[in-house]
Amino acid sequence: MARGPVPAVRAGRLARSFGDVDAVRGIDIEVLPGQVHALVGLNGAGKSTLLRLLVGLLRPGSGSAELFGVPAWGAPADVRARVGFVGSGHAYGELTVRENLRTAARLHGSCAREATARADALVESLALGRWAGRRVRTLSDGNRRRVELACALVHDADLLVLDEPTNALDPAGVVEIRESVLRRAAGGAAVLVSSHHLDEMARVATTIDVVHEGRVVGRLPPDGADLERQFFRTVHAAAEAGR
Ligand SMILES: Nc1ncnc2c1ncn2[C@@H]1O[C@H](COP(=O)(O)OP(=O)(O)OP(=O)(O)O)[C@@H](O)[C@H]1O
Repeated sequence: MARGPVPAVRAGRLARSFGDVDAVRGIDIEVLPGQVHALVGLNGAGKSTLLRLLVGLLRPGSGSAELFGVPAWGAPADVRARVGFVGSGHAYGELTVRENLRTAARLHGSCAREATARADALVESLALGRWAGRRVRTLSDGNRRRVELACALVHDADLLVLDEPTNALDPAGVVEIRESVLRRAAGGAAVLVSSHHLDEMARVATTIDVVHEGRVVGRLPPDGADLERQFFRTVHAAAEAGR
């Protein structure tokens, strides 16, 4: 029997609680190479928890979370090296922008010369030139976000997992990230992204899932009109059904 490509990321009935808070309550998800899969939902819906489970930063309470076919929790270094993750606060504040980028590239296997070249290219494409020699802790929120994104993009990851990547970015930054995501996906990377920006997700995503109270409760058509109305209709229907 012919087998399809191995999903970059897959969850099966994945669940995780914190005390009496059921943050993720049985989610199935699969992202293949070349797909851009978006998660949208209200504050506290469970998006960040799901992403952290999927990249192996949190242990599942039950169900499965896999990266490239192996369990995400405790995944070997060579599997983790294929993932670029942006959560919150992943850059080193005491290092400069350029040092952060070089370090990220080195940690993902680049030699010194290649790491410098990759860092220079990202400084250019994310318009970080003015800040390249500054310590990251001295940057504005938006520029710190750019550095975190650049660190995730510096090593040609096969899977990008981006938690609200455009938060704090100016309109130019939003466009730069959109173009980077589309370029990486066209090159075969899988992308899983959470966001509150429905229109932005419609521009980049192949699939948009709505997360509500720890579950995937619906899917929005990426090319559909009036996404906001469809989003709220989906969330309200889920809330009614859960009463
Ligand atoms: N470490 C933790 N300890 C206790 N509760 C947590 C923890 N992390 C998340 N939660 C809870 O789990 C639920 C889901 O939170 P999560 O951060 O995953 O939501 P989110 O959809 O990413 O929200 P937002 O859009 O506001 O970032 C929330 O009720 C949150 O308070």
